[in-house]
Amino acid sequence: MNKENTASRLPVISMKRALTSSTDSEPPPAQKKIRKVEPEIQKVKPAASVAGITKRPEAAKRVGKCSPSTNQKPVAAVAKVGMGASRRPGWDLKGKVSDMEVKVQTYQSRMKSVNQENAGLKDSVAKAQHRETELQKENRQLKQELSKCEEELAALSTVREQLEQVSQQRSVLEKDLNAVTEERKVLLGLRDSLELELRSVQTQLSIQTSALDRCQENLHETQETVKRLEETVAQQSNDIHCGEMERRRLHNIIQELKGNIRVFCRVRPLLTGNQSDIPHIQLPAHDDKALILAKTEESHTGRSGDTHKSYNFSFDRVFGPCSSQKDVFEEISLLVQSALDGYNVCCFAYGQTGSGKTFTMEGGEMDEMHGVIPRAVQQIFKAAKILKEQGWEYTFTASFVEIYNETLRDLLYKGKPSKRPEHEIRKNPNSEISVSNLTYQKVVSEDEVCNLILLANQNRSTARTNMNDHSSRSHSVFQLDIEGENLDRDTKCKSSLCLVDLAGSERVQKSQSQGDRFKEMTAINSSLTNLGIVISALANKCCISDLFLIYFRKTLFHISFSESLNSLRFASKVNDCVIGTASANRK
Ligand SMILES: Nc1ncnc2c1ncn2[C@@H]1O[C@H](COP(=O)(O)OP(=O)(O)OP(=O)(O)O)[C@@H](O)[C@H]1O
Repeated sequence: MNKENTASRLPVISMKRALTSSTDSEPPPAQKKIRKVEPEIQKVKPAASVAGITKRPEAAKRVGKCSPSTNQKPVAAVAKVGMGASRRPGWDLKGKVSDMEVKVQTYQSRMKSVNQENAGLKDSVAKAQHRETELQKENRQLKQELSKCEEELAALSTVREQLEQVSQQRSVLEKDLNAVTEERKVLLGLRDSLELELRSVQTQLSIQTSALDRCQENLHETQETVKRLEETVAQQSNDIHCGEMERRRLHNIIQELKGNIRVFCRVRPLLTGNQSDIPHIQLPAHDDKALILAKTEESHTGRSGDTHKSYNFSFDRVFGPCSSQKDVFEEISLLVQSALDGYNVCCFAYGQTGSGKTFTMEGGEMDEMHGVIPRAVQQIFKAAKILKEQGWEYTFTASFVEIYNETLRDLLYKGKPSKRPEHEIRKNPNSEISVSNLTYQKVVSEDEVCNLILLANQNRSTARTNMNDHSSRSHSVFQLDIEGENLDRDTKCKSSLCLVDLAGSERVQKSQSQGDRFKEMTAINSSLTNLGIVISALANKCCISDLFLIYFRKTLFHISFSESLNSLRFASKVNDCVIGTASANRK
């Protein structure tokens, strides 16, 4: 089948069919007619067969013309053979046989050549088939290779993409590399400069290290020195403390030697007129402790001349009319220091009304006019600040009370006047005196105390008298309780500074007081008399250290000579009192 099919596809094969059909034993009727045109065919067929071997397409065309499907030309050929056969008479059988034999031989040779050709063609077909097989095989291989190539190509396209990516990456990396290279150059430059710097720093470091070593040595030496100095400071602190305690002790001895009761006399200047026009008082030029009160009395009989009477007084200190607030306080300040050292101190201002007691104790608003109380407060807070450096912590409590008509009044009271409480003087088991319902105000600064003094002044009873427009009709007592503690030394001290502005003493007869004023004056004089008695009693018992400041008034001397004389006598009496040794309130 294959062979036939294969052969049938070739142009040669179609010619073979033509030949095969002509060699059939029983040729179709048409073939009998074709025998007559065989000479023509003989001429044509070899040419066709040659052409069929060498030029198959042309041969195929020609053979196609001779194929049974084309009946036109064989008809023409029959006509020619008929014409040749017609040359032999019908009877010339021999000739016809001879022609037939020739024809057979021709056909045989032709058949032989066709067979050969057929064999050649078969061989060619076989070869072609073989070739085809090979080609098919080769084709398959090529297809396989092609598919492989396609696969490879596909793979290669991926690879190409990857390659492109890699190429892009490469270009990016190249850029990065360039940048890094540039950066590296910069860094290398930087490194070089840093290395230079490092070397210089290392040099400096070595210098600093050696300096540090020296510093450490110095530090060690300094620490040793500091340690020694700290020991010295501790020792000196101890010495200071001992010195402070010794100073207190010696200060107190001095105060005791000066007298536990000390009396100063201050002569008030004339409020008007010539200051030198004070004939009644003589102050010896070189004796600041003496005062002479002189009076010329007319002779009662008229027979003798005027009688000159003089009274000599001597006090711890006499301040003339020109003395300042500062001069007075210089003497008082020693006693204020004693209060800070733990000794109770009391300072009275005694004198007839208008003699300048309030002026001396409180003074005016100007700094230089400040009296004893503000100056004492200032000194105390200043000293407390200095003592703080030595480990002393102080607390201060102020109270301000007045005694009016023998009744106690709280001068620091801030409530309604109608609700003023009553007060009593009490003594606790430790013999400490206190006043019930009294305001005891803790104070931490000088200003606070000054404000309390202002409040007290507003509360203080003042009344008009014909002796002094703003005469204080009561005794006022400012008290500052002082408590000191030195925790490092486990030492405490407690004391009180009492500054008293007594009400003015005066004679009923001279002051012409009446009514309430008379009642006030009686109470005042009574209390002052009692004060003298108390002082005398204390002197006799020899048990307390209080200090008294006595004043008298000179201005109205011409009408109150006897008052001044009384004050000076009272002062002298007090001055003569000797009270036993004071003891500090220490724990
Ligand atoms: N040393 C002085 N220098 C100047 N003026 C003074 C001096 N002493 C007192 N004065 C003035 O004298 C007047 C009376 O003084 P002050 O009020 O202090 O007297 P006082 O003794 O307190 O009177 P009283 O007992 O009536 O209260 C006041 O105007 C006061 O300023």
